Amino acid sequence: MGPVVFAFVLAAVAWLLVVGDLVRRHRPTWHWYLIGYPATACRVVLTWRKVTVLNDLAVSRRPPRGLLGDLVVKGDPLRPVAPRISFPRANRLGLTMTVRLHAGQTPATFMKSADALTHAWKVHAVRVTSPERGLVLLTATATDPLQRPGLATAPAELLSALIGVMENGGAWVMNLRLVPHWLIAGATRSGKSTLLARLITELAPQPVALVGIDCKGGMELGLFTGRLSALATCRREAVAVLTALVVDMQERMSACRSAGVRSIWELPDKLRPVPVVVLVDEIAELYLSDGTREGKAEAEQCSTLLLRLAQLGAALGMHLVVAGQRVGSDLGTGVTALRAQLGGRICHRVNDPGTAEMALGDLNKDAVVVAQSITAEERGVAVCTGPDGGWSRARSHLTSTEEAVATTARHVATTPELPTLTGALNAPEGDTE
Ligand SMILES: Nc1ncnc2c1ncn2[C@@H]1O[C@H](COP(=O)(O)OP(=O)(O)OP(=O)(O)O)[C@@H](O)[C@H]1O
Repeated sequence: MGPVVFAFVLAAVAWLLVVGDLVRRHRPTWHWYLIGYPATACRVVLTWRKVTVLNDLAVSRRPPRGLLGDLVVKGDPLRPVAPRISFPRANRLGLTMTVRLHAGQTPATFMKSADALTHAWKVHAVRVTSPERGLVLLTATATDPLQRPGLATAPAELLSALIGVMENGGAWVMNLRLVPHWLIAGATRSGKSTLLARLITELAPQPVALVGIDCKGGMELGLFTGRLSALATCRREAVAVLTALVVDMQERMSACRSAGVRSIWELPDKLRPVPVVVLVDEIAELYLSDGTREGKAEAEQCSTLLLRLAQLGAALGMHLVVAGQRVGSDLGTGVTALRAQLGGRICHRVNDPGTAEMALGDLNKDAVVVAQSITAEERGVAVCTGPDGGWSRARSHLTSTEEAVATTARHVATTPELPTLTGALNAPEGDTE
């Protein structure tokens, strides 16, 4: 009888393992709710006290003292008391817990310990936020949701583009009305051009003028020429286009002044000029000088013109989206000044810590560390900032070149003409000075 029972138990275990594996592969959400969540929740509850003590998240209770005649009688030795944590609540991607802070504690200490919590609970990542004074929300994601990102949806809005999916499963949206200018950093083959193609695909159907500056000879943005109101493929052309845009910006300024309004969005529909999005692929090409006098002068002109557009453009419907492999201060002081104006940041995998620091360091140090941990296999994965000042890992939808070209081709007829740009690229050399 014994061997039969043993064989039966073995068969049952093997069957459970096979079924468990099948469920994990084909129904990861069910697997998470049935097996992953109970195991992780137990781990959280059982390790909480130890983790808090080891990471200085617990406070020590004063031992009770008493007087016995003239003698002070000490009680028990110092006892660390862990902050109270709620029972882990499951969601589709992981679990959340609320922690009630002890008096004197701040969320910053918990943020520093996020890595230790990740390892202790064997999850992909733990994010620490503070939704309310005195409370900390720990959000643990079980596996990397960006490995197999689903499709997100977002309402269609003018100057808003659905780029991809964020780590929490929400839509990754670049809304230029909320954040007017963006910096996209990333090493070669990290996903910058794919992201720009996605942005162009999303903006192409909208009544928006797209202007391209691609000093890599127009290799990337040249694919969308039909839908671009202008395309500069070298620095001389970039100076011409940027100069024309600054002239257009000044005209918009005087239109607003005459109408007594502070932005083009307050102008009546009939008078409102079309919004312009300037896309720059490889910013370094505009700033690096070949040492010649003309080269230096052009680089300085580009720097000044871009800065003017960034400083004054937001209210006048002029938006900048600037991409580059390196955005270090070695490109000149103009880059640092420009960066300060580019409120939206997207940082893909980078080759040097300086670029991650430049892209995200002035906003959030934790985001810099996360951006540096993006691997070469994680193409299209980036750390992006949100309109609320927070940040998240995200992945762009993979938009193939054919798809992007086909979409833009469908909207060529709606490409707005910008009067100041017409002829700017054909003007004889020297007219832009
Ligand atoms: N979101 C994504 N998901 C999956 N693969 C992606 C994604 N984004 C980009 N890739 C892949 O990564 C590769 C490089 O992408 P891309 O050309 O956009 O990089 P890049 O940063 O612009 O490089 P370079 O600076 O050399 O132009 C492409 O083959 C593309 O298919």
